[in-house]
Formats: sequence, structure tokens, C-alpha cells
Amino acid sequence: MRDLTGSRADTEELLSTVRIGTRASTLALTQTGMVADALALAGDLRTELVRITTEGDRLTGSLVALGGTGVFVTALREALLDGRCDVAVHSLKDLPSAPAEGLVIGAVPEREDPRDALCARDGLTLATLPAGSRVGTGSPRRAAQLRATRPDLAVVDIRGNVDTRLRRVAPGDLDAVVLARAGLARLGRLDAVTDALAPTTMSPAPGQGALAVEVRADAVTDPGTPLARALAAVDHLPSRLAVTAERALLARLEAGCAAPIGAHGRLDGDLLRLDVVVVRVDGSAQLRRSLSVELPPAADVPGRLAAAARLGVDAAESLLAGGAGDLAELGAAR
Ligand SMILES: NCc1[nH]cc(CCC(=O)O)c1CC(=O)O
Repeated sequence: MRDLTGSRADTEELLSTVRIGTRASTLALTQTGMVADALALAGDLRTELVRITTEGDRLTGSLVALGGTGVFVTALREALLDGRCDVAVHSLKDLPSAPAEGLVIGAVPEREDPRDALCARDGLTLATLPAGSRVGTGSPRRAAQLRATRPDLAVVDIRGNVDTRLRRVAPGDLDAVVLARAGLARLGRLDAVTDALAPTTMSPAPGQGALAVEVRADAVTDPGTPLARALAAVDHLPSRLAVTAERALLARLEAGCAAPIGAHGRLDGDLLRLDVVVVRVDGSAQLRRSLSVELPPAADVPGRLAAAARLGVDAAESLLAGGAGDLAELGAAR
């Protein structure tokens, strides 16, 4: 709380400091910095970044791929739980859909554009890439949808951070890569995008483009603390509703983060819409559903969130009834 009668120096001393844990990758630092600034702007608090180095950050290449993103999320969660930091910022799509004991998502800031982006040589688009073009992705979801739309392309499995992937678009190597547009936007690399892929062609990963600001559950029990007020100010309900539906779908399907599942939720007035797809990894079959729900009045936030979660569960059950479990290995390797 600011002491309005105090001098500027006094006021500064009265601000509580919130420690924000982050991985050291460029994307993680950028995302965490954005959230730190937003929290500081919204509340009477100061922020301090705490770098959490994980085993995964020291290893490179295929071992990181094998560990998936789980190792990074786990390290940040441990830092939260043992008090080394008060806030952890994650890419929401990397966060397992199962809730973590003692932790809650304190805020979902306004989501970036959730679409996937083709970054191709010579300004090529998904429609104009010549037959036989080599397109890199490490995601079974992207690979399956690429194969479904353009069975004449060669999908190449790639790993690494955003810059490493972009550099693979080079003579003698790849003609294009597919990346989340949101990551490129945050890194200031939208110049590399030659085709923003429509969700009807390339359904995004559940949660793509959104961030999760995770805190200990006791941080939000008193809504009057500086941190709780800052979180409430940073939270963007339309984004939270969309990702709540998408994550409920994933949880009900008991799907791994590498399963070939796309989901695109969005608020349209009081209607929450959810388009979902499960694709066979070879692209030879897919199952789609489009559902929507009329939300309760805007003042009923818990009611709205419950309706969003129900929508995701309903979509999952409709997919399962249609044979999604046989179509794709939903628990696919992480
Ligand atoms: N799995 C890696 C990852 N996690 C979040 C993003 C991008 C940012 C986002 O989706 O919010 C990326 C890179 C990518 O998929 O291209």
C-alpha cells in the first residue's frame, strides 16, 4: 500500500518485492519480463527475477527433447513450493493439464494470436510450397495436420529453440519450419513468418499463445494483498475462458502434450466456441468437433469458468465417442 504522505524514497521501501522464477532461455526471459512489468504496473509491488537453472538447461539436443518440457515446469514448480520464488511464468501449452498440489494459475494474461506460423524460404506459403518441399517440425500435432493438408510434402523432425529452428531454413536443408506465431511475436521475429496458418487447417495446441502465471495457492486466499491485486489486474477473463475449455479437453482425453490434438477456443459475445481436432499421425484420418456454450451472466465468473470447463469435457467425450482413442495414441510420448 502506498503511503501518500511519504516521500518517494519512503514509498519505494514500503513496496513488497515479488520474486519471479524463470528459465534462462530467451523466450522464457522475454515472457517473464513482460509479466513482471505488467504485475509491477498493476500493483504496488516490485519484482525481482530469479533464474532457475534446471538439469534440462544444462543438457542439449536430444536429451532435452526426451525430457520434453516437463523437466522445466517441474523445476519452476519446486522453486515455488520451497519458497525460492513467489511467481512462475510458463507457456500455458507446456503446463500439464493436471492441477499441481498447492499451486494455482493466479492469472492468464491476454493471449497472443494462437495460430501456428509457416516460416518458409522465398515467401512461400503452405499452398505454394512445391511438392517434395522439406518442412521441419518436432510436433506430432503439426506433422499430422501438415500431412493431412499436403501429403506431398516431406515432414522432417527437428528440435531446438526458436532461433535454432529458424536457422534450419537454408539451402540444402529445410524449405520451411512451423512454429507458434506467439513465440515469434514475443521475440520480435514476425519478419520470418510467410504464412499464418488458419486454425481450420492447422489447429493450434491447447493453450498456445497464452501464458500461465502460477503461484502458491495461499497467495490468492486474501484478495487484498499487493500480489493478489496485481494478479487480478493482469488476468484476462476471455483468454482464461478459452484456455480453460482447451485444457479441460486435454485433461479429459488424458492426452500427453505431444498428442496430435488441436483446440481453438474463443469468446464470441456471450458464446464460448471450441473447435477441436484429433488427427492420425500419418494424416490419413481426422476427427473434428465444433461446440459452443452460452455462458452465464458476466458477473458470475465462477459460473463462466465452470461452463468453459464443461465445454472442453463435452468436446472430449464427443471425440472419444467418435473413436478418437483408436485414431491416435492420445497418451503419445512426451
Ligand atoms: N513447446 C515449446 C514452446 N512453448 C511455447 C512456445 C511458443 C509460445 C506459445 O505458444 O505461447 C513454444 C515454441 C513453439 O511451439 O514454436
